[in-house]
Amino acid sequence: MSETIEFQAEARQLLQLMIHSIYSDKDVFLRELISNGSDALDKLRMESYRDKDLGVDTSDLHIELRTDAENRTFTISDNGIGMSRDDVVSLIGTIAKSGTAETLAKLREAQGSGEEVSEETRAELIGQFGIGFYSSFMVADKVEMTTRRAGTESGVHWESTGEGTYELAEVPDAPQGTSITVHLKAEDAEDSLHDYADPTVVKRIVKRYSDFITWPILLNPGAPEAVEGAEEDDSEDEETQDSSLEPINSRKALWARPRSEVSDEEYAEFYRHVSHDWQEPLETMRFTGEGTFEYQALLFLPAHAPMDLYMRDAKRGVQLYVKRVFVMEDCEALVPEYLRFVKGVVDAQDLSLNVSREILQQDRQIQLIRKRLVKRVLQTITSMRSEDAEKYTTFWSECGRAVKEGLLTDQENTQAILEASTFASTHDPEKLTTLAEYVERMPEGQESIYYVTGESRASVENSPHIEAFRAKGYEVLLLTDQVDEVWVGMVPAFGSGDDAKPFASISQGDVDLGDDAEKPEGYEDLLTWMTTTLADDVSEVRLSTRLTTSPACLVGEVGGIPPQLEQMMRSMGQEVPVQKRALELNPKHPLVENLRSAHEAKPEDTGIADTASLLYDMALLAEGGELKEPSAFVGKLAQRLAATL
Ligand SMILES: Nc1ncnc2c1ncn2[C@@H]1O[C@H](COP(=O)(O)OP(=O)(O)OP(=O)(O)O)[C@@H](O)[C@H]1O
Repeated sequence: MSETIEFQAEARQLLQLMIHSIYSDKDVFLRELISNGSDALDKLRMESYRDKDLGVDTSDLHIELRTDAENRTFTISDNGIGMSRDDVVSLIGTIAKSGTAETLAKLREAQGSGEEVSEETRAELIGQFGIGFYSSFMVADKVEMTTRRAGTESGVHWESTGEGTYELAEVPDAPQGTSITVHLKAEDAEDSLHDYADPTVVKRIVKRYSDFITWPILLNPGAPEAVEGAEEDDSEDEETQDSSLEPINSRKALWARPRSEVSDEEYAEFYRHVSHDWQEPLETMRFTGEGTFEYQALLFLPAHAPMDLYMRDAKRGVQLYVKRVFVMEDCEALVPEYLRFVKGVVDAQDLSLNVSREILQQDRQIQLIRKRLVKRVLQTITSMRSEDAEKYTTFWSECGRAVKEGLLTDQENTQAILEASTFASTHDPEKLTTLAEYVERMPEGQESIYYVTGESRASVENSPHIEAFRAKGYEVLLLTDQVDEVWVGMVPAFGSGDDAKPFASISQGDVDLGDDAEKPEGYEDLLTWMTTTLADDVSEVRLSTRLTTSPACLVGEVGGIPPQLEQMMRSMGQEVPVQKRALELNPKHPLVENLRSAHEAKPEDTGIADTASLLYDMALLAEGGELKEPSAFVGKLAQRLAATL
C-alpha cells in the first residue's frame, strides 16, 4: 500500500530551486550522494561497535554505482545504516536545518526584487547549508529510494518527481541499507548536464570529487572505448570487460598522504565533504603529533561564516578518526566553542574506537590535541593577516566576532586571541588596526589603550567622550560588536610584563589627559547643588577634562557595567542593579558657564533646575541613550526656549 505525503514548505521550495537548477556544476549531485552513503557506512560501523546485538554483517561495507544506459538511470547503493519510515519522513521530507528559512527568504527577496539573481549569489546562499540528497533533482525527472534501517525487519520505498509530494510504500524484503535510483533528464552539455548513465563519466566524477572516501566505491565497468562520452575520460582507462563491479577510488586518507602529493583541489573536495560547504576553504592546516601520542590533523578555515555560526544551537567540532576509522562527527571535545567555524579531521592513533563523547571531554590526550589545535588556528589567523591581507579581511568580517568570544572563555589564550584580532579605530575610517599597530602609534605620555563601546561606528565616533582624546591626538578603538562590551570588562591589558598596556574606557572613570589647564574655580556651589537636584539619576556632578565642544557627558565607574551592556542584560531577563553614573560638565561651554552665574544669582529658580535636568538629558541623548520620559524633556525644553524669545 502506498501513500502520498506532502513535502514540508521549506523542502518544497528547496526542491524547486534544485529542479530549476541553481548550480551550474551538476556533477556535484554524485558527490553529495556518495557523501551520504559514506556517512551511512560510518554510522553503521559505529553502531555495530556499540550495539553487539545489532546482528549485521559489517565485513563488506561499500558503495555501489550502477549505470543503465538503456533505461537512462543511475543507481547508488550502500549497505550502511539505512533509514526507518519515520527517518525518511523527517530527514528527507523535511528540512530542519537552522537557517534554512532565512536563506530561502533571502533568495525570494532577491528574486522578488526583479533583479536577475546571479548564479554566484544563489550558489553562495545555498552553499551555506548544503542540500545533499535534494541535489539529485538537478539531474533527475524522478528519484526513487529503497531503504531499510539496520536491525529492523522491513524497508520503505520512496519516490518523487520533486513537485509537491512523494510516495511512500512498505517493502518487506528490502536489503539493509539504502539504494537510490535517479531517472536522468536528457543530457544537455550546454547546461553541463552530463550523461550519468555512462560509466566513464561517472568514474571521472568520482575520481575528481570522492577519491578520498575511505569506503570502496564500486562501479560497473565502462563501455568499450571510442563510444559516446569516451572523450570525457581522464585517459586513465584501465577498464576490463569483466562484468563484475570494480573499485574506482584510491581510498587514501588525505591526511595520511605526503603533503606534496595532495593537490589543492583534493583538499577542497575533502573540505566540502566534511563541511557540507559548497565553496573552497579559505585556509588549509595540517599538523601532526609524534612520539608516545600520535595524531594527524587536517583542518580548514571557511571563506564565509557557516549559516548557524551566530545561532544558539550552532554545530561545532571536527570529525574524529582513530587509525583511519571514522569515530564521530562534530567532536566538541576537540574544539572550543569560539572556534566552531573550524572544520576538518583529527585522526588519533591511541584511542578506543568505542569512546563516548563524555569520556572524550575528560581524556588527557584529547585535551592536549585541543590545546595544540587552538594555538595552531590562532597562529594561522594571525599569519594570514601578514601573508594575505585580503584573505584575512574576508575571514575576519565573517568569523571575527566568534573569535573574540574566546576572550571571555579562554584565559590561557587571551593574548594570542588579541594578536589575531583587528579593531576599528579613530586612526583610519576604513581599515581595521591590530593592537600592536595601535601601541606603535601611541604618542609619548599615553599609557593606556583607549576604547569606546557602542552600537555603531557612527554613534560612538560622535560620542562626546571622544572629543578631548581627538583634540589630544589619542587614538580610540571603536568597539561595536556585542561581544566587545563584555570582553573589555574582563581583559585587563594587551601584552605582558612591563610592556603590558591596559585597556581604558573613555567613558568610564576619571580620565587624566594630563592637561595643564587647571580646573576653574568657583563651580563648587553649582556642582553640589546639581548633585542634589539630579540625585535620582546621577551619582555625582563634576567638572570634566574630556570635553571640548559638548556641554556635558555621562561617565561610568571603572569596571562598572556600560549602559549598552546593562540594556542587553535586562533584555535577556537578567536583574541588573541600577547604575548611576557621574555627570561631567564642560566648564568652557557657555551653557555651563551661564548656568553657574544664573544659579549664583537665583538659587531657588525652578527654571534653572529645569536647565540642569536638560543638561543631563542632553548628555544621555548625545551618547545614543534613551530618555526615561521624552515628554517631560520636551515640556521643559519648550518652556526654556520660550523664555529666551
Ligand atoms: N544513504 C543514506 N543512508 C542513510 N541515511 C541517509 C542517506 N542519505 C541521507 N540520509 C539521511 O538523510 C539526512 C538528510 O540528508 P541530506 O543529504 O539531505 O542532508 P545531510 O547530508 O544531512 O546534510 P547536507 O545537506 O549538509 O549534505 C542525512 O543526514 C541522513 O540522516
